[in-house]
Amino acid sequence: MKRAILAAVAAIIIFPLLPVPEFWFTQANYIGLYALVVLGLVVLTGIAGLTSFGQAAFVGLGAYATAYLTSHYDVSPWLTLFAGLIITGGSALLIGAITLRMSGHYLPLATIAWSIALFYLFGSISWLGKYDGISGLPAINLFGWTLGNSRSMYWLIWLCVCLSAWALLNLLDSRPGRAIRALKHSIQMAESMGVNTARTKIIIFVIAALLASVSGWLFAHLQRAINPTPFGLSASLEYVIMLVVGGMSSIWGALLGSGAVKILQDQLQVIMPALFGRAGSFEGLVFGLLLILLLRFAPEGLWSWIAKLWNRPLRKQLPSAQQVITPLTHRTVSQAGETLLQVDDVRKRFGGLVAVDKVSFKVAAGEIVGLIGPNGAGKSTTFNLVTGLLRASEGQVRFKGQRIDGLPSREIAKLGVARTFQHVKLVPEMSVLENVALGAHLRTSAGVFSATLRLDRRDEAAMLKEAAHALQRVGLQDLMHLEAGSLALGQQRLLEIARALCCDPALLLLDEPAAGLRAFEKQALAELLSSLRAEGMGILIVEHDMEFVMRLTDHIVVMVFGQKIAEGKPAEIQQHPAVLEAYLGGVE
Ligand SMILES: Nc1ncnc2c1ncn2[C@@H]1O[C@H](COP(=O)(O)OP(=O)(O)OP(=O)(O)O)[C@@H](O)[C@H]1O
Repeated sequence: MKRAILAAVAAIIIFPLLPVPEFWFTQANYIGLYALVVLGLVVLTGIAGLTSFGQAAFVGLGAYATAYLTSHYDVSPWLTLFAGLIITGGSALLIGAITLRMSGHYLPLATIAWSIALFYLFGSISWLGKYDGISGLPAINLFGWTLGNSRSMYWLIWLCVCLSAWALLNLLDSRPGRAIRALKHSIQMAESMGVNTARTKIIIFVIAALLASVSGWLFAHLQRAINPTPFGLSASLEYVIMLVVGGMSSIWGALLGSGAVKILQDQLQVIMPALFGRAGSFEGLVFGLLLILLLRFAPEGLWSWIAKLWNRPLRKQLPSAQQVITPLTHRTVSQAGETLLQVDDVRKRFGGLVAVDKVSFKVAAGEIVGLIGPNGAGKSTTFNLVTGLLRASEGQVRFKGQRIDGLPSREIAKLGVARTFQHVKLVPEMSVLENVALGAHLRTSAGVFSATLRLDRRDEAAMLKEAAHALQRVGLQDLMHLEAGSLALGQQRLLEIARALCCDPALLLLDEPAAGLRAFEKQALAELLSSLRAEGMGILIVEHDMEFVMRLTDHIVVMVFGQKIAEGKPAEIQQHPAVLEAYLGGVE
């Protein structure tokens, strides 16, 4: 990665030293301006899965802020840069707060509406020059050097691109970066790991808008005149096209996509009229066809081809044995026998269906409780009620005496409750190690600012060390640098257990942990859970493998059709007439 960054920076520095005509400087500048916007989209759309068709409007805010203030009030462009960032950041915060809670198609539609509205606003305000815009903008002055032409602006534009790409690469390789990458795959999982997903979404929406604003500022002072046309919906769509062409989830793809689309569009404008003798007839059509072909043969964008050649390993530098790392703090272990979880008369209705019907049970520290029952009995629903993914219709859930029903899952995680999922939820393209490190999200506080500036390395090293330790406990230490999505299902379940252990829980909830494991892996899992019990952890386990449950658990709760029909020690449950009739009878 470091070599790729050096090569890119070297190419950017060498380019202007070559005897290239002025036209190519203009091209390079526009590619840089587009790349700034697309970089934001990579994080927002490609990585976090939040589609925005409104980025050009943010470019417009940055451009209009500087155009108006510099041309009307003679303010320095360096001050207007910050004015633009404040206006854009404020707008993004407001729009993000309103729209980012929307799911499905609502968010893209809302951003389209925003894009169209702002375009007409720019075009209808008289002090912004209506559709004629604002002209006569000053050139940017940098330490006495006037950036008055394409050649001089090249340096500033590409400095901004390099700094932004570096900051985003840093961000993605950090605690908040892992939270961002989790958003696209499972909000529920991210929340269960303690991530405030609503806040994270707004933060990246604002970051993407700020990058667009910087692009607008540079654009305005490159052109020295602006009008609403480059900030309309079609420009927003072009940014999305660049994103898709380059590769949705790659920082490098943003640069490649911006370059490829800009050069292709310009070349088609030269080649097509030369071939067909008329300008403006076939360029769009051919561009569209090429785009369709690209999507057919490189659905993950052009960068995916290069990445395959390069075969980038996911290996992360782990702290060496000699390196002194302040370990993450652990919570105080509960006294064995202390009640951790208390579920009282909990009921959950889904419309007319009562999935959990007045169920009560307890889990103490140093105890493994099995929650068993046939398919559809309400076990996973009970898990979701305990961990805050669902709200109980009636009843109470307490953790260490404190009511937790009604709390969001990230607050419950903070108290010391960690879980795995019946249907594995992980970030498949992220390494096994980083997936597990996501579990330690609440144990450090490194934020976006420190991550982008690389000030979080101590915390990061401690998190990775903790994650490596958790992987060792579940026996996946040799696979830590693989993509999580490449693991077998059983191994993915073990990964989820390691991730939950990384939360440093007092209570661990495991939903079918042994499913997909081979006999010797089940044996190793049973040993791990026994040792966690000996350390004072409380464990609630849903499992269909009766031999595993009977051998491991101290206490069993049996549910059928949402109701608790029995509870007791494994030996009692095996003899319980209601259980034999309703459940185990069929199995034995
Ligand atoms: N979000 C939901 N909306 C409507 N019904 C639901 C929802 N979640 C679960 N159910 C229903 O609630 C009942 C209990 O489901 P649940 O998944 O809790 O059972 P389970 O005991 O975990 O089953 P399994 O062992 O098959 O996972 C089922 O009838 C299920 O269809």
